[in-house]
Amino acid sequence: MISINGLSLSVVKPKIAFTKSPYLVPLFFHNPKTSSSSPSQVALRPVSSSMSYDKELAAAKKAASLSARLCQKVQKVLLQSDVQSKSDKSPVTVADYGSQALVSFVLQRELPSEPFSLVAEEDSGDLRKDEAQETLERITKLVNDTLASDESYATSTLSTEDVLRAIDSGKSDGGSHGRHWVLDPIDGTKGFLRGDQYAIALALLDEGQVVLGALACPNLPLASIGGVNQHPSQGEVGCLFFANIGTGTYMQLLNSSSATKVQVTAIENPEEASFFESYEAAHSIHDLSSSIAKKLGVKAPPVRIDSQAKYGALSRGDGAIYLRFPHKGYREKIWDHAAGCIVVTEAGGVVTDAAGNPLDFSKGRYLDLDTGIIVTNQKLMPSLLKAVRDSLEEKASSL
Ligand SMILES: Nc1ncnc2c1ncn2[C@@H]1O[C@H](COP(=O)(O)O)[C@@H](O)[C@H]1OP(=O)(O)O
Ligand SMILES: [Mg+2]
Repeated sequence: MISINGLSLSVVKPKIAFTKSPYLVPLFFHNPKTSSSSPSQVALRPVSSSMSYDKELAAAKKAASLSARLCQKVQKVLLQSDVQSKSDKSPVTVADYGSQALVSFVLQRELPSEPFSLVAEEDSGDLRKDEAQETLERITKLVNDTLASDESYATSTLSTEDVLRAIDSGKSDGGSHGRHWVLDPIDGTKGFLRGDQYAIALALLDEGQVVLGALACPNLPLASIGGVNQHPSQGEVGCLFFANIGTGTYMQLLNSSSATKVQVTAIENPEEASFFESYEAAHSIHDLSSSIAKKLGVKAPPVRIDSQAKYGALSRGDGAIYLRFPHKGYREKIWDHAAGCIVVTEAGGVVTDAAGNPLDFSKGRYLDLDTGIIVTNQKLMPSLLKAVRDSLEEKASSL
């Protein structure tokens, strides 16, 4: 059961549905029970922070920026259609597929001599059905138009089959050995459909460790969103965060090449802190975050925004804390946190599960973690962990 625009929807099996907008296809659900993962008992071999991933980072930035361009184009058209009021299906846009195909193509083109493994959210199964031909052609056109807008790819044209293959290269299981790209082609689909925040989140795992991340947030303002829910002030919008292990986190406008180093907030007093959480109550238990914030002495109301844009905003000090407590039974996927995690940690922050353990990205497509995810700076983490523990105990004893 899912809820969109206040409507609860049961989705039994994926079907291609024809909606008013040419940019919409149904949302396909991943079943954690049928999807594979490759749990591993092998201890992680630390990756040396002196190892250079410069080439890979340049490719990741290029791929994420081009995908952001594709998503912006689709979002503009979506917002002009009346998709928001439709209640029959939970839609995913052609941008999810287009973004995944584009990132896959760009990475392979930019890094031709490296073995390619991609762990990503979408697969082409439904697009290969006869009734999806028109949708597939639209996705292919979107990808080609976006490539044509970049001079280095102006002569590249993908066929529908190339697009399907590029999407399907995201089927890797990842794991603790070798290098794997990790991609959420549109993180925060609900925010994307509402015209709010979303992100294209791309990271690289090496021997199970996140070594770089590029996080494109096309609707995130350059100015701070601390204290602002979703619709902040005017000004320049569209940020790209990127981090390379051992070298810090940087932010630039999506349409610029001049980057600034960013740092998480240095706040030590929780009373001065503000905290981020999911906009969607279905994604994170708001009551629990509110109890944690109260115990900590946080005075400001929660800042609710979609997607890993929260990690980006935190990495530049817009807020001090991010609390994420999905409802029972939800399994976190690695692509929902890998890029955000390195963006925050390289900016001096700490990302752990609710018990204080670092996130382990080496176990396959899913994170295997305790209860929730919390993010803050080094100074606030001990008191945050205590407040989380106390609130979880209270919650358990009230059941
Ligand atoms: N039931 C759920 N509980 C928690 N997270 C979910 C759930 N359904 C989808 N998500 C994922 O949560 C992330 C958004 O988090 P947030 O609520 O912080 O914006 C997205 O990755 C979204 O998937 P998707 O990438 O398909 O949008
Ligand atoms: Mg996601």
